[in-house]
Amino acid sequence: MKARIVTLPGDGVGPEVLDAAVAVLEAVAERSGHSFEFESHLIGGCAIDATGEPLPAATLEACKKADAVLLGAVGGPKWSDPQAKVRPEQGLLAIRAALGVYANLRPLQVHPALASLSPLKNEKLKHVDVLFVRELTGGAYFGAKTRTTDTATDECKYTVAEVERVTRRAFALARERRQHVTSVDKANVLETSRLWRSTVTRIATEYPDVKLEHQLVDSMAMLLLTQPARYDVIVTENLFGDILTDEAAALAGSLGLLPSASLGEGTVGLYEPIHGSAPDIAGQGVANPLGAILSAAMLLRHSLDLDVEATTIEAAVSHVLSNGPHSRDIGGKAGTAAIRDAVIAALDDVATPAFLSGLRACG
Ligand SMILES: NC(=O)C1=CN([C@@H]2O[C@H](COP(=O)(O)OP(=O)(O)OC[C@H]3O[C@@H](n4cnc5c(N)ncnc54)[C@H](O)[C@@H]3O)[C@@H](O)[C@H]2O)C=CC1
Ligand SMILES: CC(C)CC(=O)C(=O)O
Ligand SMILES: [Mg+2]
Repeated sequence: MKARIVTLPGDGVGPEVLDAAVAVLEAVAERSGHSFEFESHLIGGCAIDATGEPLPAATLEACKKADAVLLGAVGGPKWSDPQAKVRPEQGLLAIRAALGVYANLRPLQVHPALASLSPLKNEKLKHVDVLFVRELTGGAYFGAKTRTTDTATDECKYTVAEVERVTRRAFALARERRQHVTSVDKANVLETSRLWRSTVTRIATEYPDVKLEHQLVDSMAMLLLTQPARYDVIVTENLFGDILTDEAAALAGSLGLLPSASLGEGTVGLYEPIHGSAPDIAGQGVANPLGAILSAAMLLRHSLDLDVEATTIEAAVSHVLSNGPHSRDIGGKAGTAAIRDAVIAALDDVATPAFLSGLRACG
């Protein structure tokens, strides 16, 4: 298979973790006989510095033509002046909107080797396997903003159609898992949440084999840490999903471990680790690249239909977590490049005949 992948390294640790993810994809291509062509473009703060725009037209055009897009992270103190007219994060929001990727899939599992890092240290951790489906192109991040000297507003708006499509995506995914959806809202206070809840309840009737429960977001934040194994698919709006998934990362052991896939309907998929540009560790070569590498695995699965190759990367990551080396955020001493190299070496340890069959066919 030949595929064109646009990479958007962005700012801070973005380029560091993305280099590692690209190296792993190149190693997969070498071993499985596929051909991945990479084209790097600007987004975020580095794009503002170079062009004045957080999402230059050339970047958007390249993304639209690609088979998939792999992104690092954007933002940082250099571009965080409260008076700034353009911000790196606007580039990220704009690419998500332009690609129409309304469903952000953020899987959470807890690797047994990292269980001691989790705030929840008991048997229940073994069974944690949650898929967050975060609505990604609506809500407060995209509403109108106003600002006077002493007042500011952020409009939070959802349409029924926006809630319907992400709900259907969540239920379809739950059907392939443990047939359970938890919809998270704040319907006791917010009108958008009341629309969310009634829409989810109606769409659920299309999936009688999937059980639906509703949970208010504040208590959900507590239950996630006390009973995470109870949950299968959690569907929620943009802001709540952003916050709950960073919280969920604490169960896994580090924000640097979690990947994501942002998907629309027949549009180009966008893949990125859930963390930000981590300015506190940027430039030191110590960022954990596993979230980015696992995002590359999701790219292979969801955009290129290469499930065997995706599973092989995931197995290689699991092998590294079991055997080391570990990066600093999870209690080790290894830098980004050492983790990258260990994952690439582990590809050979976990490779199956199915994975290598592409190579045999070509060779
Ligand atoms: N998708 C994106 O591009 C996102 C960008 N941001 C931006 O990133 C900047 C920093 O935001 P923060 O709130 O500090 O969140 P952050 O996710 O960048 O960092 C939070 C903490 O997690 C650590 N961390 C994050 N990724 C890591 C990795 N791969 N390996 C090891 N440790 C890691 C950081 O060192 C920091 O201590 C801001 O400008 C923010 O707007 C934030 C979230 C998402
Ligand atoms: C930087 C923001 C636009 C969003 C964010 O934190 C995220 O998508 O995880
Ligand atoms: Mg976030």
